[in-house]
Amino acid sequence: MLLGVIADDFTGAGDIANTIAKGLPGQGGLRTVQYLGIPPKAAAGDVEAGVISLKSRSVDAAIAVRQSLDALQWLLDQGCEQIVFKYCSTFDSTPAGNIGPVGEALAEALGVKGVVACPAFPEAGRTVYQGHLFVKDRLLSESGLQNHPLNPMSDADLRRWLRLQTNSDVGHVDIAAVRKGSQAIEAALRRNAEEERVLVIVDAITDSDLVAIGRAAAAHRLVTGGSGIALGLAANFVERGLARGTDTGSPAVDGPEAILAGSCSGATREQVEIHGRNHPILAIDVAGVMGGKVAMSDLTSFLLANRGRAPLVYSSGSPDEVQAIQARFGREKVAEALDRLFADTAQALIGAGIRRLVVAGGETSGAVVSALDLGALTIGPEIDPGVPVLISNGDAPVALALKSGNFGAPDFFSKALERLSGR
Ligand SMILES: Nc1ncnc2c1ncn2[C@@H]1O[C@H](COP(=O)(O)OP(=O)(O)O)[C@@H](O)[C@H]1O
Ligand SMILES: O=C(O)[C@@H](O)C(=O)COP(=O)(O)O
Repeated sequence: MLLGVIADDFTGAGDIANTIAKGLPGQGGLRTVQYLGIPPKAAAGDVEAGVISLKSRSVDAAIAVRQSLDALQWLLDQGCEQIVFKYCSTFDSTPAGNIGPVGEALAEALGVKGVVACPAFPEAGRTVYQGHLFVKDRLLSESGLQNHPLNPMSDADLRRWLRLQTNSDVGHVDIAAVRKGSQAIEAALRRNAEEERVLVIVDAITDSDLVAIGRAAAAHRLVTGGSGIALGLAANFVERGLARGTDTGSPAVDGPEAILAGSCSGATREQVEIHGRNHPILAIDVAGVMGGKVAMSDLTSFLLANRGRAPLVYSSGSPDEVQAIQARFGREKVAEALDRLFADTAQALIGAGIRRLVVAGGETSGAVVSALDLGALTIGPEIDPGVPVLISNGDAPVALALKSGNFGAPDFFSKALERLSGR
């Protein structure tokens, strides 16, 4: 294994696995496998990039650090030369962490400073300029992410936000330095390391900027960022002649289907609304869940009765609805109850023969896939930017699409079901 990734959620893991497996146009990427948690045994010999999916984005920082260090050890044991800490392209975190604490702990374990921190993902509209994160043409803090149910992003200045989370000062490499090319970026990172800064926000507006940053970090043992940061990293290995080329087969699974949506992002709510125009959808009464009136069987009976018609159940609510329910029952209690509900529902669905499962939301996907215990996943074709088809191994494979709340075209759900079955 050449490249190891520690991803702080499951949709994010698929996102970066997709980038590494694809590689640069015309060049190909690395043979990539996504693991659900830290694998209990060694990786297969032909895996060139291993992506460990953790559910560490919204847990206590101390737990996130412990899990990430355990993941690091496993990846180093597999022989990885370089480690990527993958977090969200919208820098999802709170003033208490977890990007800063995990980034610093990994850096300390690897004995490095002057580490790239760059969430840019231009294809999805995320760019970093003058240390500020933009989502399309809006500052992060005015993009809708200020209403996130778990980590409201109220400040677009990544240096200021990250400083709340770190022990050491946070550096910055601006776009002018990035545009001077890899050597200039490398020199700027080195200066930051000499000045004892562990994490360094690096501006990036285009894929070419990310490739230049990736090349500058070719010899770095640790890189942190969104999936975009991996654009140039796979290329470093390919160009050294170390990669054997990705598997070009497109795995697919045909069989009964279901869609679960737990994300409250604007993109997911629009996708749910559009899907509902031509398909059966069921809104989950969240207050009913909290009061014990809505149970897993309500969801499974609807989904199983509508097999073949792309049925969807969703908890996704507007910012006002989310705020009201959280004020009534508590943010964590609501998240825990919904996680449990989606996890139990997914388990029952797979038990009842569902073979194609689409999930919207990072935390929601983490809860679902942890409950399913599917082992390693093969990365299939890309459905929409950042969302690949994922196929489990074994005799009764399950095809999954784990969608970040904010990703995907308006018709994502029906398109995903088609791609899972190879159409
Ligand atoms: N109607 C709702 N009210 C309050 N919280 C909700 C509601 N629906 C979902 N949630 C919670 O919001 C969070 C959404 O996070 P996630 O699944 O990661 O989506 P995203 O990918 O958009 O971040 C989850 O913790 C989920 O349990
Ligand atoms: O980087 C991204 O935007 C995604 O890969 C990601 O991490 C998404 O997280 P969720 O929005 O919580 O699914």
